[in-house]
Amino acid sequence: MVVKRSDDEESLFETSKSRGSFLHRLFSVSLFVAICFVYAYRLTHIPTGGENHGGGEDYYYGTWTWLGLLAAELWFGLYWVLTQAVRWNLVFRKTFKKRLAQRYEESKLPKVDIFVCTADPDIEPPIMVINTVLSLMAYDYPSEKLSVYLSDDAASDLTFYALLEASLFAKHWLPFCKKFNVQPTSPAAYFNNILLHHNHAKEFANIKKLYDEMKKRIEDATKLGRVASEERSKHRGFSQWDSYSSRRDHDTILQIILHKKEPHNSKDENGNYLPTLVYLAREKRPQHHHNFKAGAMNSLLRVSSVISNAKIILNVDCDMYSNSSESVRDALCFLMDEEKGHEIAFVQFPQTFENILKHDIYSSTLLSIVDVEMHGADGYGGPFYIGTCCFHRRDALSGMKFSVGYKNDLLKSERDHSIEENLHELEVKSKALASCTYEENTLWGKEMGVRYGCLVEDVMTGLCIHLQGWKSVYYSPPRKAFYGVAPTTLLQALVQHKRWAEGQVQILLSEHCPALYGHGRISLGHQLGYSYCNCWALTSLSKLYYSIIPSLYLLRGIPLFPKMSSIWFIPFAYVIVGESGRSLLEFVLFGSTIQGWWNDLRMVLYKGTSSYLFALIDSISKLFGLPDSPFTVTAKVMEEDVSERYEKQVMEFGAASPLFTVLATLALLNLFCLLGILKELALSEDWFETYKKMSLQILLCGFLVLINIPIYQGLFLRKDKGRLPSSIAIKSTVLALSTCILFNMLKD
Ligand SMILES: O=c1ccn([C@@H]2O[C@H](COP(=O)(O)OP(=O)(O)O[C@H]3O[C@H](CO)[C@@H](O)[C@H](O)[C@H]3O)[C@@H](O)[C@H]2O)c(=O)[nH]1
Ligand SMILES: [Mn+2]
Repeated sequence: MVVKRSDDEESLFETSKSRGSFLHRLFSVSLFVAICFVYAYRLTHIPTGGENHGGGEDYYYGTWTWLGLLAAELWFGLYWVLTQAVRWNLVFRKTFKKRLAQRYEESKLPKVDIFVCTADPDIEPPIMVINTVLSLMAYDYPSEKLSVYLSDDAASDLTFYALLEASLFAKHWLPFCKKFNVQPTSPAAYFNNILLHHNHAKEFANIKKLYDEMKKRIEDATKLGRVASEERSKHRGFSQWDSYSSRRDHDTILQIILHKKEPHNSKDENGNYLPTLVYLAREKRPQHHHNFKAGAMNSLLRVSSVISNAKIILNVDCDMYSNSSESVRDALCFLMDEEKGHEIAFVQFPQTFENILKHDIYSSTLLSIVDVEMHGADGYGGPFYIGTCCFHRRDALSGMKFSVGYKNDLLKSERDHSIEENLHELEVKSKALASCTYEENTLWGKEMGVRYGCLVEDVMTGLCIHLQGWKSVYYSPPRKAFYGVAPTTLLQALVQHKRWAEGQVQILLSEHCPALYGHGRISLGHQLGYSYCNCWALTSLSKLYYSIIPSLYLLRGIPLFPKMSSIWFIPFAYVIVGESGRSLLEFVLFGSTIQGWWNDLRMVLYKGTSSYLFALIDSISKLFGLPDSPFTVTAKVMEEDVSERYEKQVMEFGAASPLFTVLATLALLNLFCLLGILKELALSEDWFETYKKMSLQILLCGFLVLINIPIYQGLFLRKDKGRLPSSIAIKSTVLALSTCILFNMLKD
């Protein structure tokens, strides 16, 4: 489906366009025409008290309802145009790592600093974190050019302990990976997939034993909630916890665990240097806002500039282990390309998840974004930065503007800042850079580093980089580059989407709003692409309107859509069938299933009517001075019974969240309305006439009932802990029933 655009013998990468684009564009245009007919119908049929609308009182309600529908449809249409804009010009990339190897000696390759962020040992278990760290340390890349930094926003000695253990295990693991070309290089993932390796059974058994022992020590400590004093006495680093009072109140804790300057300690079992390894918990004080992950990233930027100062930075979340040891070289193919490399600020890899089941019940794959829209953004100047799985050019991330004369100096070896100092001096010097007060009266978080004040600090930062003239690249390699952990309960998924949508509104309202201020700085397509994400939360109102009003009007027998026999029926039908068909095709083409598509539809509805609604409410209350929403970290572990239900692809509710109250109320309301109209049809003499008059409305209501089946089950049929709590069942039944009754009473 992909057609080549340019094949330059010299280039380190190649870009091609999607071949299906002509058909897709044709289809988009036809759908757009149909949408215009829908508007025409709304405008020419505004109820004036005629036959269909009963006259009198209903006339008044009818007009407003009608205009409400028009408004919802106008908004849907506009938003749809944005979704098509990001599908207009898909671009795919390919790298030539052989050419890279032919052109540059290993010793010439640039250094790479790797930032891993963690924030809570309870929901981001240390053993998972160090598996990520080990996977990154084992990249197929000269070890002495790699430095891995772990930022721990919980300042947990458990995580620190796990990292110490990992540094010892690395001495065996890295040589093992190199010798046997191990993939993936995360030990947990590797041992999970391979039971016994016959070619090197003995070595395999040895290394697995070492890993299992380490794992047990770490998990025992984690269960216990503290590190045994015997272990503490083995490393001077633990003394830094002496002054620690709480997660939110402690000194900077910084430990260079592996470094060339301590040669006896920093080599693997074969005597080769290991990557530099650093633990950092930046200083935190209650009176200083820590800016969540963005704050952590900026501390890492400064600390690393003193210790290793690589010009390329890879940033990953603590759950995203490396699944392909070639990613660094892939990224270099873009960043070092002689012709275009100098304008590329970052290379974004897709965020993919390991724990996704066949039908992806919470639609965590984010298929449309990952497989389509990011390629679309790439076609306009570059993908958004999504916070993880991303290789940055330090210059750009630090705030430098792009200029035509910018020199790609990745080959020039960096001055080694750390030459003079011994390790201890280096630690002291870098510690000062991670203090709370360091950023006071500086441009950090405003024009330098990751930007503050936004719940999607990553997208905001990427946007600023684009606005400063840089490009970015989206690279989706055949072997997935990273694997992480996706939310495994509905509530987690909805809360995550609320955070994202709210962050996007912050961008919309900020001084960087792409729609308002992007003109002349980024391409029109890029403006539209960013605006599409910025508007997520705003889609909630029209989705709510559409899932309430038409169903309620069914109860009163008032049609809001054209009859089946009318010519106006056609554009409505075309929009519905066309758009569903398009999205179904997209899902199936990119490897999902029909049920996966259906689950995605459900999530689109649930996100739209709950997460986005709350995101909107919170964004508005912030305008009135209410406090900012926090960055709620997504859990990466689950209890056993939750995990069992997840494996069975049963939707997990469990909690009594207001998000669920909204969803359950909507689901019941539609159920009552559907039952109401079915009763009406059964009693009516000419049921088919009634049906034809209101077929679209009945279909819409029926669709909403069908898609909500998991909610009815959760409310009334299930007995397990993951069902909807009875408090929600009561609240939503009362709300839905009284709405129906009140609405019906208005008739008389
Ligand atoms: O105060 C904090 C909060 C979070 N994190 C880390 O940030 C990462 C992402 O947090 P997670 O809860 O997993 O959020 P997600 O919603 O999965 O994150 C996505 O969305 C975020 C906001 O857009 C981006 O920052 C992430 O990189 C991206 O994976 C994790 O490694 C956390 O440990 C911190 O370091 N400090
Ligand atoms: Mn995450």
